[in-house]
Amino acid sequence: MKGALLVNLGSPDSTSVKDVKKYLDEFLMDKRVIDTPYLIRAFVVKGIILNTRPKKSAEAYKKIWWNEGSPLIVLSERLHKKVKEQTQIPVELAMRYGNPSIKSGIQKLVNKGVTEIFLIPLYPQFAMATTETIVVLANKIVKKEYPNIKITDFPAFYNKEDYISVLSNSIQKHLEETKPEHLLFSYHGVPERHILKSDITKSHCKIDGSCCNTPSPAHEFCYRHQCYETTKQVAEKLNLKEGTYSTSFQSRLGRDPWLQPYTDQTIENFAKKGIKNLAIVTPAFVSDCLETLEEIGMEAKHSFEEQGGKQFSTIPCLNDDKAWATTVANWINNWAK
Ligand SMILES: C=CC1=C(C)c2cc3[nH]c(cc4nc(cc5[nH]c(cc1n2)c(C)c5CCC(=O)O)C(CCC(=O)O)=C4C)c(C)c3C=C
Ligand SMILES: [Fe+2]
Ligand SMILES: [Fe+2]
Repeated sequence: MKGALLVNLGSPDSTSVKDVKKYLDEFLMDKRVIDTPYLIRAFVVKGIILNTRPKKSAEAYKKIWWNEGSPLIVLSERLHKKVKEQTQIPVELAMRYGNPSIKSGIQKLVNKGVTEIFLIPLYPQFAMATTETIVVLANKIVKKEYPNIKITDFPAFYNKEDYISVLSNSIQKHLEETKPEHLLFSYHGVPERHILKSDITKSHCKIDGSCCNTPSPAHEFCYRHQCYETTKQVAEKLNLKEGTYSTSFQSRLGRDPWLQPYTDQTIENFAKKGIKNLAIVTPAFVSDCLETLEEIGMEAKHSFEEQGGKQFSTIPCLNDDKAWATTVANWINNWAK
C-alpha cells in the first residue's frame, strides 16, 4: 500500500527557554545546517550559541506564538488536513526537528499498512540544510527500522508550473490590493560555502553567483539558482517590469558570509532611496513562521518605517491556501496512480 509523508522544518514545543534550547540544539547540531567538523560544531553550538540565543529566540517566538501553538506547526497541520481530504491514500505530517518526528510519521504510515512512502519535503528550493537533511534522515530511519519500506522522494518544486501558478496568484491578489512600488522576494539565506558543497559538478558554482544563469546539472541542487528561478518564473507569469522586483536573502546567523544581498540591508536601502510602498514575499517558506512573522513582519517593517518608508506589506506564505492544498494532493495522487 502507498502513503505520503509531508515534512516541514519544525518548531520548539513551547516558547520556554528550555524548549527553545532543546530545539535549537537538535537543529543546529545537524551537520547539514552547521556544516563544520563535529568538534567545532559542538564548541560553537553548545559552547557559544546555546548560551545566549535561546533566551533571545524565546522572546521572538513569544511575539508570534498562537493559542494553538507554533504558527509553522498549526499551518502545516491545516495544510495536512486539506490535503488528506483530497486523496485516498494515507498522508502523515512530520517535522525534521522536534515534534511530530519523522520516525513517528513513518510509524503511523506503517501502522496503516503502508509499504511505499512518497516523501515530500515542504521546501520549494533544494538546500543541504532542508531537503537533503530530511531525505537523509528518513532513509536512515527506514533502513534501520523498516527495511522493507520503499521511499521515493519528491524533488524541490521551485520551478514546477502548478507551484509557480499558485504562488503567482497569491502574489497577484496582494499586488492588486496594495499597489507597491517594489516587490521584494526574500528567501532564507544559507552560508555561501553551502552552495559550493552542493555543486555536484564540483566546478560550476561560484561564490559571486555569476554561474546561476548558465545552464548546468549543478542547478538540480543549487539553492541560489533555484531561488532566482522561482523569482524569474513568477515575474514572467505576472509580467512584472524589470526594476520593480528583486531578490534578497534573510535570517543570516554568525559571521561567515551568507548569500547576498541581505534582506535587512536591502529594505533599509529601499527606504533611504525614497521607496514608500514596499511588498515582501517569502517563497522559501510554505508556512508562515518566526522568520516571516517576526523577522520580516515586525523587525523589517519597523526598520523600513524608521528610515522613512510608509507602507510595508507582507504577502502570507501559501499556508493552507485551497489551491496549494490541491496542488500537493495532485502530486500525491499522480505518484500513487
Ligand atoms: C526555508 C529554508 C531554510 C533554510 C535554507 C534554513 C537554513 C538555516 N537556518 C539556520 C538557523 C536558524 N533558522 C531558524 C529558523 C527557521 N529556519 C527556517 C527555514 C530554513 N532555514 C524556518 C522555517 C525557521 C522558523 C522555524 C519556526 O519555528 O518558526 C532558527 C531559529 C530561530 C532563531 O533563533 O532565529 C535558526 C537559529 C541556519 C544556521 C541555516 C543554515 C543553512
Ligand atoms: Fe549557480
Ligand atoms: Fe533557518
